[in-house]
Amino acid sequence: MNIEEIIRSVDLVIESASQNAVRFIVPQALKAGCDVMVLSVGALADEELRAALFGLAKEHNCKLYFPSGAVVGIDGLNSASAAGISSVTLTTRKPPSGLMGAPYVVEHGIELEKLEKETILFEGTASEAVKAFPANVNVAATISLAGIGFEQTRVKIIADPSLSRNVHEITVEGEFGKFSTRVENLPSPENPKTSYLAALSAVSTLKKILNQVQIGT
Ligand SMILES: NC(=O)C1=CN([C@@H]2O[C@H](COP(=O)(O)OP(=O)(O)OC[C@H]3O[C@@H](n4cnc5c(N)ncnc54)[C@H](O)[C@@H]3O)[C@@H](O)[C@H]2O)C=CC1
Ligand SMILES: O=C([O-])CC(=O)C(=O)O
Repeated sequence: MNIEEIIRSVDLVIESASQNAVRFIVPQALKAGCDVMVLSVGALADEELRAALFGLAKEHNCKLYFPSGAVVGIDGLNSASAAGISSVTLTTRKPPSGLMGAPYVVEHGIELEKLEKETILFEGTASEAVKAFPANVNVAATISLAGIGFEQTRVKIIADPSLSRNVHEITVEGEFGKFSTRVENLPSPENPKTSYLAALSAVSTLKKILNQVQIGT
């Protein structure tokens, strides 16, 4: 079946492909009246696309779901954002193999396989981070959407050859106080770039959509 046929036959589209797929498929799905779950959340750093998708969802009365993905703490961030938030930072540590092929790594000629110790590759805004590492820090986009936006959210990306897990730390400060979370994710067996928890968060979101009982924020 082609995409036009598929979206006429389903209630919910789950995007789990790439930022380009978000640009291509999500507008069509929303126009056809489908709800959509997006995993390649980094695409939403594009302000024009974000406004278009949010507008289409409203116009066609559809839901857009952004699962927590590979991080923990989106529940607290959602709650905290009901009042003022002053800072949100994400520090991501991955084994070098999990960062290979990222545009930032290629453009800067970073030889990841030669790293012998923990090395900071990038520090900047979430907006810059998701463009520089589109397949590695979608979590930065999810945090931005839940919190204070792509320009205010700060991101640090570290390659660490001693690691076998993808580690994400979030620190949030605001009128509620302060919290920090840290998760040590096992990578998906077939893809070291992606943590297993990201796939589980899509499963959990699907259950949340279907269940009568809702637990957590
Ligand atoms: N929200 C989050 O926390 C996380 C999000 N992700 C993102 O989720 C997405 C899926 O992750 P993985 O399964 O690990 O990626 P993957 O690269 O292993 O698999 C993606 C698959 O989608 C296909 N694909 C890409 N663009 C397509 C298109 N336009 N139409 C049809 N197929 C297309 C690819 O050929 C590939 O088979 C990626 O964009 C990844 O960056 C990954 C981890 C965490
Ligand atoms: O799976 C992870 O650890 C995070 C990730 O790749 C992403 O956010 O794109």
